[in-house]
Amino acid sequence: MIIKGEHKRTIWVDKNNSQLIQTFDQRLFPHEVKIVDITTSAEAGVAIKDMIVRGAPLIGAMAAYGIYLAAVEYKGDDVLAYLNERKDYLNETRPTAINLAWALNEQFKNIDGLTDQSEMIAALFKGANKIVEDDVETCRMIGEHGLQIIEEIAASKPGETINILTHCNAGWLACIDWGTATSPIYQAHQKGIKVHVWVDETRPRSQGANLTSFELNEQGVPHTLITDNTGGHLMQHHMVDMVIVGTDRTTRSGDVANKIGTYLKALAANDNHVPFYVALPSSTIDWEINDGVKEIPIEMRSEDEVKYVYGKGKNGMESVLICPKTTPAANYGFDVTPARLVTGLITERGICEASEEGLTNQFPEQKR
Ligand SMILES: CSC[C@H]1O[C@H](OP(=O)(O)O)[C@H](O)[C@@H]1O
Repeated sequence: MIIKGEHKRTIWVDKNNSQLIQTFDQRLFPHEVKIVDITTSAEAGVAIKDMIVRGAPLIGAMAAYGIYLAAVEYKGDDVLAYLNERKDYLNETRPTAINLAWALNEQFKNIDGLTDQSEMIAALFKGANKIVEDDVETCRMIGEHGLQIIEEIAASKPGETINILTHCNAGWLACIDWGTATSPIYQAHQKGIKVHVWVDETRPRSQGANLTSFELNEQGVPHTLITDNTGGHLMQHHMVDMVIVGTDRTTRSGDVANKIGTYLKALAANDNHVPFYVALPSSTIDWEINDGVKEIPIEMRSEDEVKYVYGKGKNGMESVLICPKTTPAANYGFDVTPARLVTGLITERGICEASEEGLTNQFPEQKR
């Protein structure tokens, strides 16, 4: 299904049935490509909560289709009440990525003032499709802007390989196409710039090992899988030219919530004077908050994700216990990197300082 060198979309509407949304079960990558049918708001919610789909932009797109399916499935006389209940349900599936709430708010704007259910269905379907198509172009633009940084580094070391470290998966599998952190990498690679990616495995769900290395392998981008604790050593030995990561929620002051472990990478990058960039669509900016450490909700997931390693064994996909069964585990899904550790933010509008001034100069409509 995923053809080497060609981007496929992570979510799509069945060609013959506009009420059938399809996506990949990302829990099975890189071992199996399984298409999952989503036909109800509950199935959309489960897909987000169980991480069949994950990644802030893709979570938002799934929620947008989820509320559309809610309008389709409802058989009663108060569809707006039902949609509000479904909005709360979908919002509660995962707390950190702001794209979930953003997409649902966009969808409710699309039905503002409508009373007829069929009109709501049409507006929500159109709105979900727009979120998907906009994300593709947004991520492509992020790549164009981020490419400039890679080109500048390439110019400073002519003929040499540019070594880029990334954490988790902020690739096209976290979005619709291109990805955020990977988009500049793909565009540099396609332009013939010699890039190599250090891929953090990203425990406990191993999105780096399972997804980023799968993507880069598919696209023929040179890469090396490393443990989450290796990056600092590589930076000390001048083996990393830049770090680029995605984000699930960035505050108006430039604090960045991203997969657990990102903050530690930023500290190591800062200590070794390695540029640390965050690539994000504006849909991931929470303009309502300033202090990320205090205000961004950090998802706590099952302790079993820490206690077990999930992968392909002799009998197919299986979980293997790596500690005493009675050992408790803490599974913080994200951490927050303070803006002071971020070299720059790469959005669809360009590269800016990780600060309120930097962001509101790029998005003047958000100035207070
Ligand atoms: C472009 S958003 C990618 C972002 O989402 C990932 O989290 P999860 O896989 O748990 O949804 C991770 O934080 C990535 O950086």
